[in-house]
Amino acid sequence: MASISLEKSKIKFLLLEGVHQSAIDTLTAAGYTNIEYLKTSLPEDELIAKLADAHFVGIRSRTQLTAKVLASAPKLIAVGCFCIGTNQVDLKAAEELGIVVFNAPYSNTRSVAELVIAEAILLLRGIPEKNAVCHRGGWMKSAADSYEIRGKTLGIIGYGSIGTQVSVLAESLGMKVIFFDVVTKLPLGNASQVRNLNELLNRSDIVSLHVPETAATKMMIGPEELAQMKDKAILLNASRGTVVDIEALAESLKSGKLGGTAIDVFPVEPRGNADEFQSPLRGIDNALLTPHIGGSTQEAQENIGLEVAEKLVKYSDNGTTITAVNFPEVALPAHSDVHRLLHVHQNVPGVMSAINSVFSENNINILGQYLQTNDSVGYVVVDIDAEYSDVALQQLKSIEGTMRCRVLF
Ligand SMILES: NC(=O)C1=CN([C@@H]2O[C@H](COP(=O)(O)OP(=O)(O)OC[C@H]3O[C@@H](n4cnc5c(N)ncnc54)[C@H](O)[C@@H]3O)[C@@H](O)[C@H]2O)C=CC1
Ligand SMILES: O=C(O)CCC(=O)C(=O)O
Repeated sequence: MASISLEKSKIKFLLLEGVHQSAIDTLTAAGYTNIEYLKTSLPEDELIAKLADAHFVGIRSRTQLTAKVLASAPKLIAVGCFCIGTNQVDLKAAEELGIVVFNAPYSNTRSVAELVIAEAILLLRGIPEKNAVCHRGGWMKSAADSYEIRGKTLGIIGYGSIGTQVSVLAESLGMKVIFFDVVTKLPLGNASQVRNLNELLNRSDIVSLHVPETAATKMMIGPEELAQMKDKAILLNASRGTVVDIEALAESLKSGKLGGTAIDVFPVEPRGNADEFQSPLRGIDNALLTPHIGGSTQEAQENIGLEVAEKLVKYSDNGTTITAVNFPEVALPAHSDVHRLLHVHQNVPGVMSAINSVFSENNINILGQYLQTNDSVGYVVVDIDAEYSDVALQQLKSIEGTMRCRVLF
């Protein structure tokens, strides 16, 4: 008798960090009811324990899926990042373990862009400071150091999905936009690309960071870069906490070099709302601090819940990996009366020929075969007209280079 895929009720989803209800609704509507839901992220040991029997895990930006954590999750087949950033997942380790990673690359970009524009307006008017003074019973009615954003220069670092939206919104409010990106980008509207970071820092009244966390962006803004900024300029960071040297930023604000800052992301963030937030920026009135909520709007979260849950369902239901961030992308057609097998293997010569030999030796007729590869992984889906026999399955699993092999239906 053939080995078949698990019943849906036995496929476990672990959803962390309070992902939106729309994710749960999407999974249950697709027949997946074995869902464990937590509002926070988990420390490593608890995460490993929870992942022991999970097939899918859904996270946001806080959960650290390191190589060690992934290697300790024997049943895990896919990760859903209910956000844009995927730096919290060791993508290479996941790929090597045959674990597919999905995210929602566009659904919260508008929310971040709106927040950034609002922060620019508030900081140019000194509102965070005036607000803090009012709360302490003071009254700071003054036009000193208060400016309109119209006519000011906004410097965007990282001109991708979010950076370009910020650019368009800023121009519609009358700002001049310049940007720095490692890739040559088509400027939108009247924006223009500058040649290097220092030029952007020298010319901007407001600098806004929209780069991913990578080795190159770590501590991209440190004491030297802050010194390059105009006096009284403003720094906005809604990208990742590791991009800015937060101690140096605190010094620049205290010394009066910078006019203000808005920071949404921090090098160390609390695991959940019950934990204390610690930062050298606490207590500095012209530092507008937000708890990593750039993408936290109802619109964005609902869309992200739907989008990522749908990707997990499609992968579980028929093996589709379209838009996966670490895996060859295979789009699979609707099926009827077929039995489908997924085979993930090292992309080395001979594996596909060994797979096809198993089919011919067992006299199995292939109805459809869908193959995609990247530098290191091959992902092939094979449809046949009869159930997979245990013998054929064992042979397929024992092919050298096999990372994962399972029958879907
Ligand atoms: N605060 C929040 O809640 C949110 C934060 N984010 C963060 O924002 C980041 C950016 O998001 P998207 O715009 O969607 O990403 P994206 O990938 O569309 O754009 C990133 C841009 O940065 C550029 N870039 C990469 N390395 C660079 C470097 N060293 N110097 C200059 N430019 C560089 C890229 O070429 C690209 O144009 C995400 O990776 C995530 O970390 C995203 C969503 C919500
Ligand atoms: O909403 C979140 O938890 C994380 C948002 C974010 O930083 C992202 O989408 O990359």
